[in-house]
Amino acid sequence: MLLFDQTFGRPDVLHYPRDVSDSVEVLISSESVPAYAHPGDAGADLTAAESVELQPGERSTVGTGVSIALPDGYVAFVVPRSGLASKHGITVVNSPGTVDAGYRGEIRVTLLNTDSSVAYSVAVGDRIAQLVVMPVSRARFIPVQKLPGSDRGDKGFGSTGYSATKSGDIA
Ligand SMILES: O=c1ccn([C@H]2C[C@H](O)[C@@H](COP(=O)(O)OP(=O)(O)OP(=O)(O)O)O2)c(=O)[nH]1
Repeated sequence: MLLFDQTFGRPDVLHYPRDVSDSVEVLISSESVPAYAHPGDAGADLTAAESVELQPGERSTVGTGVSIALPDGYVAFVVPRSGLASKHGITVVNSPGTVDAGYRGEIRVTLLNTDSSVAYSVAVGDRIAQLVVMPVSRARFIPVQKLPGSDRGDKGFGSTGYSATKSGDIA
């Protein structure tokens, strides 16, 4: 079996996922460019282009002022920021929001305040979500009469249980 470091850089071997340091050029039309906070970060922060007050349990779609043109074969996912989620209960309703390569409109973020009692204010320029750009495959769906067997088969939705020590039990 070939190890990752033995094949890395060989043009005849496709590595997926690619190393996060592999960069891809994305055309952007925006006042502010999403920034990666640290080297190696997967997500570039998206900021709010408008202010909004989210009451407890309320959602709102917030503009970022950012429009991009991804190369074909790429997708960008709009995902929540962990700090906003854990400190304030702010999440992205449709996470991950999917930005298609052909989309040229403004990227908008549908935020939800999951806190049951505290409102959350978003000001212009606040970092509200992050954008993860990834290569993506398109499937060629091939209809068959019967799917090949597998170890999991049709078992899903908690079929392996929840406790690490009681694998197989349905908790
Ligand atoms: O969080 C998101 C998700 C999507 N989009 C943009 C980019 C995407 O390409 C477009 C359509 O998104 P999606 O395909 O998820 O929406 P849909 O409800 O399926 O609409 P459509 O019928 O236009 O595909 O909206 C955003 O700005 N933010």
